[in-house]
Amino acid sequence: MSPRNPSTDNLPAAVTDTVTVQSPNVKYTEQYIESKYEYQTTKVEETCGRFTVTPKTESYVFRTERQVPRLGVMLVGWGGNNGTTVTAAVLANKSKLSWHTKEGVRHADYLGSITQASTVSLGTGPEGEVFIPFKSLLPMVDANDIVFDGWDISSLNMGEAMKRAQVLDYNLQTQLYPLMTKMKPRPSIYIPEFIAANQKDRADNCLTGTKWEMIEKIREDMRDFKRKQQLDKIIVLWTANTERFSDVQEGLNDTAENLLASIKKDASEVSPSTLFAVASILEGVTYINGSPQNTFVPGVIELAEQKRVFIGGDDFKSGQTKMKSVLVDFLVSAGIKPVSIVSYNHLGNNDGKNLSAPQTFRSKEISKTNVVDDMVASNSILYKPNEKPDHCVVIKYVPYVGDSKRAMDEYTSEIMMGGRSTIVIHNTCEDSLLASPLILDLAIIAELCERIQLRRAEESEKEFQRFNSALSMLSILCKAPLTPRGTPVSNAFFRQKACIENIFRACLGLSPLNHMALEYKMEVIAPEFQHCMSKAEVSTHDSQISTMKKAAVKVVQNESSLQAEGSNKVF
Ligand SMILES: NC(=O)c1ccc[n+]([C@@H]2O[C@H](COP(=O)([O-])OP(=O)(O)OC[C@H]3O[C@@H](n4cnc5c(N)ncnc54)[C@H](O)[C@@H]3O)[C@@H](O)[C@H]2O)c1
Ligand SMILES: O=P([O-])([O-])O[C@@H]1[C@@H](O)[C@H](O)[C@@H](O)[C@H](O)[C@@H]1O
Repeated sequence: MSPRNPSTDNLPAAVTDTVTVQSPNVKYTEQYIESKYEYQTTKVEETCGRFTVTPKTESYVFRTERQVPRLGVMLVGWGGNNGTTVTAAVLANKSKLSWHTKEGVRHADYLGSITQASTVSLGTGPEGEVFIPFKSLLPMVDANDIVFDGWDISSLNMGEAMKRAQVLDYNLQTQLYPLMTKMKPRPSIYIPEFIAANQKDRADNCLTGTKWEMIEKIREDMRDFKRKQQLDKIIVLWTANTERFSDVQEGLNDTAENLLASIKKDASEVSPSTLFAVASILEGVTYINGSPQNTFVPGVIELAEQKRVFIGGDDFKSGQTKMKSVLVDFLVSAGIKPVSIVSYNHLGNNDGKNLSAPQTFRSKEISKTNVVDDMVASNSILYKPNEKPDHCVVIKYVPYVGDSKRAMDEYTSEIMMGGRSTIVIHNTCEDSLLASPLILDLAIIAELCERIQLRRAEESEKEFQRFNSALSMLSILCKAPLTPRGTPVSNAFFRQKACIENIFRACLGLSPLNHMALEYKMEVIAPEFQHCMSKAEVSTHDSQISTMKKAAVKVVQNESSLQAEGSNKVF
């Protein structure tokens, strides 16, 4: 019988989770997982190149609601390649579909999703490090249970749109088509000036009226979806075309008040994506931007803060840039100096068609270029202040390749003694099959964050806070992470993963993963940590240890006798 744990023994059976933490700092109730957490940081002060470091510990209380809601996700651009693909993927997984391909039978899966297909280290067990599925760490929405709806300026039903996208295998499409044809995107807000003119041909499903009237219609759509599908909550996510940047102007969109006033005056410079963001925030619904445009003008951010609603983005980090956020981190961390980065790609899907316009390409160029800034700035040995590698981004529209984007990168770096290293990568990114798992992760992680509160331990119950409205925890999924005003941006992929893992571990009162593995570095490894040895090796090893220990004792005895002799001598 395992030792009694008052914090879990009397739990109703229905609320037990995969992970149960045995700790006086963790309490499980019907409604919450509550943890006391010692947050340790270091304060650094520099004077003339000399650093004073002061370790700091601050006690927090985390509280996570255990009840997982029935979640709906409304996609703006639902009829696009990403929208149809992620909807089809969930339907296929929910029905456990499989289909024949020329390589054999394939089965529905969620590869590429951090929540569904990655693991996290829980700690050390009898056989060594224990890894569990990321989705088992805390109560999360099951991807299979997500219900989709959304808007598109194209009236095509989802079955026809899936065919148009040409992303999924034919034998899978045929199984899904009857289901998907029943889904029809709601009419959307279309303002031609914000996207490429070549998108006009699709625009046969557009709302009319003033901007404020369209916002009210979008809000009604959200309520309609939630009501009809009997949902507990919804999240709105933009996966429509990339827009050009909006001008940020004082009096137009610089504050929440000015933005709302501008919308009511039908100001032309307010984009569809900003209108969707305002509609979501006013409806109390988390809004996520999967594209690179500056949807979150200052007025949107302020409105989200006032209404205490999450916003997140920008621009799914799906392929070429995801690789860059790993490779540049590796190079700079290894003391190698990238001096030229050229990222070219061509693609033939509608996204590529829309990006063939200079103003929409510029939005993407910005998000794809800034991703290295924090890594470069972290190493003043390699780079002088404000020094950066040459960095060029090229995107070409080549219809034939469709959604199968071809990314070609060249990384030139300086190495020791005037040497040069050039890394060339050809990376075929199936754009929608890489972006769709991220859409699931963005929704699932954002929804979980809605159920987490935290406070400083000395504050009272009523002082619990949510995370900041700019949900920077989503950074790992975005090229241009939205962070709270004035806070640093981290793009390095493994730093971002460690951040989200450790915050979710804190919700369970578990210390951050530090990878020190001290137990395996001691001179004498305790038997319980010799997991990787066979029995024969253990017995040999143990006899070596006992010999070592005897030798160590003898050394100590010799030293003490030498000291005794020495003490009798007069120098
Ligand atoms: N790997 C990726 O696919 C990836 C990575 C990062 C970012 N993105 C971004 O995701 C977005 C979608 O990519 P995609 O490949 O699905 O593109 P897509 O062109 O296939 O889909 C976009 C859809 O949005 C619709 N649309 C355009 N304006 C709209 C509006 N105002 N309201 C509603 N719908 C509207 C279009 O009709 C189209 O169906 C693009 O902005 C793209 O840059 C994609
Ligand atoms: O995420 P990533 O592969 O670096 O960037 C991609 C671009 O290379 C591509 O041209 C564009 O169509 C996609 O929307 C995506 O943004």
